[in-house]
Amino acid sequence: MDEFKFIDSIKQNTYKQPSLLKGIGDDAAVFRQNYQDVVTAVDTFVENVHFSRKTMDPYHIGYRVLAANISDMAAMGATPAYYMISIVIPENWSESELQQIYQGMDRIASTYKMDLIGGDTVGGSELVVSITIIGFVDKQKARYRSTMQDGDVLFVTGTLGDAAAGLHLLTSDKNDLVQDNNYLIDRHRLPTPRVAFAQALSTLERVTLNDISDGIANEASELATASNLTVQLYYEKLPKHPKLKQFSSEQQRAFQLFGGEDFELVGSVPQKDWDSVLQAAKKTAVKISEIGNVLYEPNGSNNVFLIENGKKHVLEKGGYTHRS
Ligand SMILES: Nc1ncnc2c1ncn2[C@@H]1O[C@H](COP(=O)(O)OP(=O)(O)O)[C@@H](O)[C@H]1O
Ligand SMILES: Cc1ncc(C[n+]2csc(CCOP(=O)(O)OP(=O)(O)O)c2C)c(N)n1
Ligand SMILES: [Mg+2]
Ligand SMILES: [Mg+2]
Ligand SMILES: [Mg+2]
Repeated sequence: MDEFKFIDSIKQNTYKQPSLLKGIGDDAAVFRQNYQDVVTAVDTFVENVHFSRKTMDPYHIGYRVLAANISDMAAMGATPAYYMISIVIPENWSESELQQIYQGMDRIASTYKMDLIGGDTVGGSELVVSITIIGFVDKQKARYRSTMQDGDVLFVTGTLGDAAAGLHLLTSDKNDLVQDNNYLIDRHRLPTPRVAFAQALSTLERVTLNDISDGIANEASELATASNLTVQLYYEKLPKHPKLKQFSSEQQRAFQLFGGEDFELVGSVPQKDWDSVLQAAKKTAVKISEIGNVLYEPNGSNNVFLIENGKKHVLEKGGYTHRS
């Protein structure tokens, strides 16, 4: 199938978003926006960096790359609406494998009523999928990393370390363990972005949010730096799924602090709004945990401290760094 037939095969027949004027089929897409702010991000997925054929089926690749982008919309408090795909296709990927990638994306796009409105197709030596996502948020309601304040409650959704544990199992040679751990594997392959929870916070005046793609140590550091404040985390308060307890305590610690790819949300609110956060979590059936607090320290700004066994120390960023 040539490039043009391929594009035709992945083109939607109908669109769901009412603001779309032109989708696939011209030089660019057009949508009309009157009252809300437009929120956009791009995330790229590269074979043997973000996935390998051993860790993901083509369906999972599509699902997860779009999930990662939707998670950035959740972290902004936005509602995802459109996406554009740029794909580099190597010779050795079959037609059916490519269709499965698109089926994975289509699955999660349908959940959020998102439309595919364009992209680009080229040949190359490694599979690369890059997605540009576009969403909307009510004016004054985008959630920035820079808005934390002294005295805020620090919270996180879901449980931490699951996706890293799943990846660890998928890259080990213990096939029997993989079968016993569908939960952890699915957390790696089919993550759930916390869009509904972030939207349920929309009535609150001030909420700071960041999504966990690179591990809580790194994401908390991004929040501390952007807000020019200190973040204090309690190790014992980090939410842990029972399935994580099969690993050594060192492994659990590494997965939870530095693992990443859980696509949970970490954030902060003023103490007075903590009850509303609990209610939003309940309403959207999301687990929520208070894991620390935000403070102003004249000499400790931009730092993350971890309190572990009653002892406080600076938490290094850790996480995954490209091109160090
Ligand atoms: N190559 C690049 N060119 C321009 N902006 C970039 C580039 N890479 C990252 N950014 C920007 O830097 C910021 C942080 O990016 P990143 O760490 O990838 O965020 P996230 O973890 O939420 O995906 C974002 O505003 C992103 O748009
Ligand atoms: C085969 C394989 N090896 C390693 C990883 C782990 N990994 C790759 S990238 C990454 C961090 C997140 O990726 P990045 O591109 O930094 O996402 P962003 O922060 O931009 O959302 C992690 C933990 C993986 N998912 N798959
Ligand atoms: Mg990114
Ligand atoms: Mg992000
Ligand atoms: Mg990153």
